[in-house]
Amino acid sequence: MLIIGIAGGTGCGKTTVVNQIVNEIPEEEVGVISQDSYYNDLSHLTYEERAKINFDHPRAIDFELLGKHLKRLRKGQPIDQPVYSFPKHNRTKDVIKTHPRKVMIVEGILILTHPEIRKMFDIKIFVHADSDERLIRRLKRDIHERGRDLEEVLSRYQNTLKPMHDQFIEPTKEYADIIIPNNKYNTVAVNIVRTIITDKLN
Ligand SMILES: Nc1ncnc2c1ncn2[C@@H]1O[C@H](COP(=O)(O)OP(=O)(O)O)[C@@H](O)[C@H]1O
Ligand SMILES: Nc1ccn([C@@H]2O[C@H](COP(=O)(O)O)[C@@H](O)[C@H]2O)c(=O)n1
Repeated sequence: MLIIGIAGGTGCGKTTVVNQIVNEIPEEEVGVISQDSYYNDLSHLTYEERAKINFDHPRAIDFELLGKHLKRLRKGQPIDQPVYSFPKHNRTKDVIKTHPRKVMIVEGILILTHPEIRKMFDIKIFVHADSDERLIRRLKRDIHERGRDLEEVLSRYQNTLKPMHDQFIEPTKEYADIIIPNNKYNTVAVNIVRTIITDKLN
């Protein structure tokens, strides 16, 4: 199994890049795991308490469960990937049965911050977009798709997102084998990564 880690700040386009890569590969060959599925279970907190959590700090992620799941997949065993609800700021009760594939892609802002998880990736990719571009994308996406408003996105950006990005996420660029510039759609880079994957599959 080839495990590819794709990191980068919020709004840089990780999910979009992953979709562009996997859309042209047969479903049974490649699987995707999102770090968002591994936000800590916060069911013991009220909605108001959950809304105040710093979701951009490595502490917000259940890396232990993510590590266990990656080990199971490597052994050829399926996992129950949790499903996350952004509007609720919590995991739902649903899971997605995820079967091992020849290629597994793990994507998320913080996946390269954790040394043990980092070691599990055969290829590490960092998607880069400038912070103003990322903020614009995040605003539009979170208002349209994640049940947020302008005030919520901007205050989270100033209070936690930007400082955490500078402290934890941007420095992980140094671990990347490949950096994808993504201020504009980058089909050349996407094709290169897809070629690496199809080589592995053949
Ligand atoms: N290269 C790009 N140019 C313009 N918009 C983009 C680009 N890549 C992604 N987007 C848009 O930006 C938003 C955030 O992208 P997404 O892939 O969800 O980022 P991430 O997973 O890194 O947070 C989405 O609405 C997406 O359609
Ligand atoms: N309840 C939550 C949990 C996380 N976030 C934000 O999501 C961002 C990471 O996801 P991307 O798809 O953008 O990579 C991260 O920056 C968190 O601030 C949230 O808003 N609410």
